[in-house]
Amino acid sequence: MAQIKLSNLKHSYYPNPQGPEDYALKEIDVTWRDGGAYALLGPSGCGKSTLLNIISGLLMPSEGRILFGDSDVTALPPDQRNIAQVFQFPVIYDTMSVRENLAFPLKNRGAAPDKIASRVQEIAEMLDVVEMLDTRAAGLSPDNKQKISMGRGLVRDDVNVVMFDEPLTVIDPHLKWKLRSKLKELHQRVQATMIYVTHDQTEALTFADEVVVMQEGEVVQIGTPVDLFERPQHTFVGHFIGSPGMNVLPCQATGDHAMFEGHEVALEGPVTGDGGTLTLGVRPEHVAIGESGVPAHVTKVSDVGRHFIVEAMVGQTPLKAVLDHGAPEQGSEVRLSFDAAKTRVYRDGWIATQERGA
Ligand SMILES: Nc1ncnc2c1ncn2[C@@H]1O[C@H](COP(=O)(O)OP(=O)(O)OP(=O)(O)O)[C@@H](O)[C@H]1O
Repeated sequence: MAQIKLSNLKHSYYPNPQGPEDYALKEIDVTWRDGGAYALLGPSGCGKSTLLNIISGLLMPSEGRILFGDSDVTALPPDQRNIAQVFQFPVIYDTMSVRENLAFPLKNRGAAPDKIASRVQEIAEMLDVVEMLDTRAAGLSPDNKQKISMGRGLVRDDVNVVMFDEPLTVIDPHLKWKLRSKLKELHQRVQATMIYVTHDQTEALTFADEVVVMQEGEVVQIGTPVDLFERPQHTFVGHFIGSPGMNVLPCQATGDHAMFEGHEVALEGPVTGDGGTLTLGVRPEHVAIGESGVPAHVTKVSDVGRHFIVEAMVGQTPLKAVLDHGAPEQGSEVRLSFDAAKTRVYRDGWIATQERGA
């Protein structure tokens, strides 16, 4: 296993890129700790596959370096990078048994038969597939085939990194949550560096110790699931993570307060910088209904089981609140207050308030 460092990586699919818009990856600088569980999260087209292909060696970056520990692997082909990959669709040999499939990566590397037998048994136990070991892979369900594919990715204990590319795509929705938590458990037991690529926030937040959020070829935030929820560094993170996402509202700001639809709103701390377009960011969970605050007209109330989602208009601007109880009537006039410690201003999308005391 190894620490992975991506240093000043840039990639363009064009031979003569003219500007930032010609780059699939704009400038990536990240270090992944040895043994950590990471997710690369972002919408389709943000550059996740490009980055994965650069790490695995299928693609040579236009600029920058990839280091595994102290070795620069930028120029090495995939077979010399010592990586295990699990893809969207199962990669297994139908004619072999489950046992032979799991043993294959070890056998290929010339591991001793007793080591192969014990490691295959160990991985099969972790994945709950012991009873299938002597079944031919051809007869397995797609879910089980993908489980075996994962097992093949995890069976070697000498790889630099295990990379998962949207591995739950073929899994039945009702089994997804099971495998999501299984993968987390596997990481804790296997202790390998793992990178999990997905556009699904639940998968990323369940699996990873740290999530790398990407948008249009850029990393917009790297943080724990709590960091991403509690203090989004960019409105994209606020909106992409959470359900519903963060309210992003037009505003002006001075000192430590903002003006929103003609009402003063207290912020977490003083506004920094100047110029650009300002927006106010507050998560629906941090909007309350009470006696005082910004007047609003309730347009919709949805009971989603664990809480209510209240949609309201403040002047011309729609926003959402999440309430555990005490939901107002649709059509009623209410007052909304924002939790000041969780209310921030963003300048051109990037956070522009200082945390009090920071
Ligand atoms: N071979 C290619 N030639 C030219 N442009 C490409 C090529 N592959 C990807 N791109 C472009 O690079 C950008 C990033 O694509 P990439 O496939 O890395 O994103 P992604 O986040 O993995 O999306 P998805 O989840 O849909 O695969 C996109 O704008 C895409 O159109």
